Amino acid sequence: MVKQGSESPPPRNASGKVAGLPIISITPYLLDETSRDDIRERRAATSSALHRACRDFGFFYLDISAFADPREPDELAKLGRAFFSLPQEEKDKLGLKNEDYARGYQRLRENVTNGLADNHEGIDFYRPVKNPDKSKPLWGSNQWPTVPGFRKKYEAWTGKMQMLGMIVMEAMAIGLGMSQDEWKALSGQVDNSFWVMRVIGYPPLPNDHAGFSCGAHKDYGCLTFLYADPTPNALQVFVPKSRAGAAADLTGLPAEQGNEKGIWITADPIPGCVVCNIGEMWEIWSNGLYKSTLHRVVHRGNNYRVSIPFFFEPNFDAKIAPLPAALRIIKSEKKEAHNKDELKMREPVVYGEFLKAKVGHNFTNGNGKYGN
Ligand SMILES: O=C(O)CCC(=O)C(=O)O
Ligand SMILES: [Fe+2]
Repeated sequence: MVKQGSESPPPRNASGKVAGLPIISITPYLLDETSRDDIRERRAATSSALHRACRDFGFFYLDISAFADPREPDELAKLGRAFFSLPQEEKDKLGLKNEDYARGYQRLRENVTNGLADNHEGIDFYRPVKNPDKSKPLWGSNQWPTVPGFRKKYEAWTGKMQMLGMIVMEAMAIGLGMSQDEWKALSGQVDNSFWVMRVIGYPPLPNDHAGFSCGAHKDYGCLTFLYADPTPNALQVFVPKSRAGAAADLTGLPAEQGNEKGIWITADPIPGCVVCNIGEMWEIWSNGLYKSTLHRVVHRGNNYRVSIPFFFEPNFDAKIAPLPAALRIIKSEKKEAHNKDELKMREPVVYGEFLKAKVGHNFTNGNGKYGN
């Protein structure tokens, strides 16, 4: 079921199905505060929809059609495709080992998730640092392809996505009931975001491949804004049975055989929207109220799929700890509870330290890029 204004037909994804995840428009936060009489109500509606979606799914579509011209990410996908279609030795010139083992190109199946090779290739860029030093983890320089226009267009996108990150964070702060002072403190943890941008290329997944196009994982950080080309049936989001309820169209989807019973729902692209999900830092800030959700990619179509996730992350040195606003909600909902465990505080982390530990596993035989 789609939470939309009743006047418009429900948006459809690339397979023509009505989308299963909520669709939330960020437009009210882009308009000038004095532009309309109902701006406060519209902003409040966006914020409460974000709050609901982060509690129920940890995933939603963010309608950014008033913020970015869809031709812009289309162009990025084209440039990404041009890079991936270069001869292997050209791409290998941007290999991770040239730099800090985080910034650069990764060959097909170089990434591992949960011990299995991912059937994709990719190139990662991080926030540029002052005084790069490639002998320090994450402190090297980005390696830009020489495909004409690539760097300029992608740098413009990183600027835009950082702005979007701050706007969505403010809307979420309001959804959590934060005071102005509380929002100010939180914004100081993300205003120098140590962002990551990936460009990923997915050839079709062979039937006999022991692994996925991208194995099941949670994102590390704060907010992911995913643009993907129109390929249907690739990205899947895990919804535990208990939460799937009546909120999603689950017909015909396979049951997941895991510890937690649930289903994988397909999150096909919707024009004008990015798929947005929250990472593990939001789980700590919200003390578990918001869910960072497992997702994976299974691309069995015939085409070469390109996706471009932008990870809006906290500042490198931000200390992430449960937010008083989230604790207020948890306490007010649990005031009848006698079980103090339900109020157990999440351990704080320094984002940069947490990230280093994650990236350290990426390309070894350990847990891999998205492992724990
Ligand atoms: O390609 C996709 O659709 C998702 C990629 C993803 O989840 C990631 O890179 O973290
Ligand atoms: Fe992800």
